[in-house]
Amino acid sequence: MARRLSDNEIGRHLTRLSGWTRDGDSLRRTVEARDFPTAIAIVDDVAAEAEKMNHHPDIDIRWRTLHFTLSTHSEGGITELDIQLAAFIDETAAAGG
Ligand SMILES: C[C@H](O)[C@H](O)[C@H]1CNC2=NC(N)=NC(=O)C2=N1
Repeated sequence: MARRLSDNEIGRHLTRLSGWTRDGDSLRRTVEARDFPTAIAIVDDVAAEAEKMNHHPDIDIRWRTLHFTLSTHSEGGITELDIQLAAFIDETAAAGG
């Protein structure tokens, strides 16, 4: 079971993630894909990884703009699982899905 990270730990992780901000007990990032099919391909990749991890993001899809929100509901905060999933989303977004 992942434990909630401290403010310092979260701050350190944020320095090596791209485009993520902390919003209380969540991490948020907006990804703008080149077009709608690319946005859906990114969502598809993230969904497959989330299932493997048994850790699921909130995703808001607006045409080719994706808003991701990560939090570990069972812990009521941000854990290593959110950091891992954020890093995966960064890689997938950079690769364009
Ligand atoms: C029973 C199962 O392990 C839980 O419901 C999982 C599923 N996915 C999850 N996703 C997220 N983001 N937080 C959780 O606490 C969580 N819990």
